[in-house]
Amino acid sequence: MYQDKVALVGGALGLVLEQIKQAIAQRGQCSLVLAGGSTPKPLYEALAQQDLPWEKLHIFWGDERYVPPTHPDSNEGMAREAWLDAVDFPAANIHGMPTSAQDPQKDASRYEAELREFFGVSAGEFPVFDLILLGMGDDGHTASLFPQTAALEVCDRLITVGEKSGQPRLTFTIPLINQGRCVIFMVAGANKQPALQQVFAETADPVAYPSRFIQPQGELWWLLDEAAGTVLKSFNNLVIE
Ligand SMILES: O=C1O[C@H](COP(=O)(O)O)[C@@H](O)[C@H](O)[C@H]1O
Repeated sequence: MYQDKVALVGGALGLVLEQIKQAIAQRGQCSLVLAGGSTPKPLYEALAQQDLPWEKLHIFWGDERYVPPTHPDSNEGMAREAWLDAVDFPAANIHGMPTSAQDPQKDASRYEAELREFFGVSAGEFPVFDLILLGMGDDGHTASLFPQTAALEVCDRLITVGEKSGQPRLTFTIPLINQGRCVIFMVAGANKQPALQQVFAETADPVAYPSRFIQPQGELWWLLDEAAGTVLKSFNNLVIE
């Protein structure tokens, strides 16, 4: 657990760099999935200061609001501004979720096809991303997998349409995230305490707290600041560092 958000971002940067370097050393490239929201923005700004072989990184998004990248709410727009447009990042390696069809289902299928082609996986198979960054909302949602929504039940696709307050969003499905080689949650702020308590409770309904569904076959890291994570100190079943 980190003292504050600055320390959390520093810890996340170290871990992300380690994972990127390992993926490149072992497989020649790194497939990295970005989260949206406010928490990871300083991490992206810090990544922009690094001397990395950008041509070996391929960037994807785990979820997207159904707006163009130029819109202030766009997750892609935020990452471009904080990182990708600030360095010499190859345009062909930036795999944003499409949002231009005026039909979220159609754009979800287009992104699914792009992922299948990139990884060379056919229908019924799930690709393995090297690194998936996630956040958690104060309602326990992650990516755009919101409580009590149909997106939580989708198991036969890579990408589906999520929904927040009647607004569509594109999102990775739970089985796609759970194939990840390494999944890192970044969670900061006291407003996340009640949801964290439910996510780490011995029993709770994952449909009410969707982050509980994330149990990847690879590594799982929860990086928390004190303001969020202090509530877990009394959990005897957790090892908190
Ligand atoms: O809406 C979203 O929220 C979550 C959490 O965001 P944060 O602002 O609390 O960090 C984020 O992970 C997700 O990608 C985003 O679309």
